[in-house]
Amino acid sequence: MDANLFVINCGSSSLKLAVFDDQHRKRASALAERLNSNDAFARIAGSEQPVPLPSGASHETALSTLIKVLKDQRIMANDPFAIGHRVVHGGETFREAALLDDETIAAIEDCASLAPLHTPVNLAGISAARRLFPSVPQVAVFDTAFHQTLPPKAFLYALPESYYRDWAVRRYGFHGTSHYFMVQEAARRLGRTPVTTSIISAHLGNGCSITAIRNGISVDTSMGLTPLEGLVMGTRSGDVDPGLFDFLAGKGISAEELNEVLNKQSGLLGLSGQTNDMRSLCDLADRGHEPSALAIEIFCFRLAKYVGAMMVSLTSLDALVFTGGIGENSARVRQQTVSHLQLMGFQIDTELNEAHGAHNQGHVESGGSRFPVLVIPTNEELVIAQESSRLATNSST
Ligand SMILES: Nc1ncnc2c1ncn2[C@@H]1O[C@H](COP(=O)(O)OP(=O)(O)O)[C@@H](O)[C@H]1O
Ligand SMILES: CC(=O)OP(=O)(O)O
Ligand SMILES: [Mg+2]
Repeated sequence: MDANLFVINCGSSSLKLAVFDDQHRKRASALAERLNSNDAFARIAGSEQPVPLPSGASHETALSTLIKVLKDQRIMANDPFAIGHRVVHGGETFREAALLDDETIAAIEDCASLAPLHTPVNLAGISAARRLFPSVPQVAVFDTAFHQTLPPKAFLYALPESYYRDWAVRRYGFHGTSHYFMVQEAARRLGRTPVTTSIISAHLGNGCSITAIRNGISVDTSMGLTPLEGLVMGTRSGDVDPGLFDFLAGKGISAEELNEVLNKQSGLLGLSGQTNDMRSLCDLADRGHEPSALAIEIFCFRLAKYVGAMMVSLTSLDALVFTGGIGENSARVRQQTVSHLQLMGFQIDTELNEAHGAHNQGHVESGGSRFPVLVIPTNEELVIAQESSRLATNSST
């Protein structure tokens, strides 16, 4: 089989690989999950057999292992004509996707401190792929690019204005590739065009963010300077009172330690004391583990508050959309979240929700709901493939 284009999506705890043909049809995909933990595992889509990974496997180990399996199985017989990488933070340097060379890589490294969980794994994926395929053009597609349309009232913090002027301290927003795909796909399902479609898009993976999209354009989003602001996430706190820094400094906790705690030991993991994985958390809650049930409750309550906040930027709403590993798979999270939104007129149909909208084009709202509620599987890889193909083709002409 011709392997035309190869996409690498390094998330904070997962690595997704996809092989596309020149018509942007996905030919194969592979997934590694729970990376850097004791139960790291990988599999090729459509195969029952897991791909063995060593305990604690890193993104780099997962990538080279999966490429070897894809080559051995001749799923990737030929070198791809382009490789697209998801890169989380492009700062203000990258307003759109970019071809990777030493200069762009150095510029991405400059943004690394703003996305400490992500940029190092993104760069690890890039250097491993450049080593494996030195003559193939490689492209970075940024999570931040779609949010470059945020108006100043949404992207500026109420800080001294010199912070923005001198240091580009502002809200950037993330998961832009996924939110962009949501509005394309929601428009298609609703029989509309993206430029006339307004949605609230909730991307709930290990990292979680919500975006208000007005007529196809991002106008507000929950993540900020870094992917730490906003919703409760797997290991990230989301919003906290900035007064916490001074309070904890008084207790001897340094800024560096607190940053580590807020990014890696908080969120669902911190609240439950058990796990950052929503699937495991739901199992624990079902077995009567109260801190896990409370963690899910706090997650859904914060999310519902943000749905309300996103309404402020819209003049009409065509759908509330759930996506990401949790948004696509957890009926419980969707139900608990929407239960807080009754005053705004959102209502969910229990049966459709349990079926994840599978038999209803993703619709899970009930007949009496003021707005559609959709479950749409995200496809960041497809958007990355389209962008990479465009840039690689332009570079060779
Ligand atoms: N069936 C399920 N029920 C509840 N949560 C699920 C289910 N399947 C996956 N998830 C959750 O999705 C999250 C991972 O989402 P994903 O989008 O793959 O992560 P990443 O941000 O690392 O790409 C985890 O919390 C996982 O438990
Ligand atoms: C930006 C971000 O949080 O990404 P992920 O969901 O992959 O962790
Ligand atoms: Mg993700």
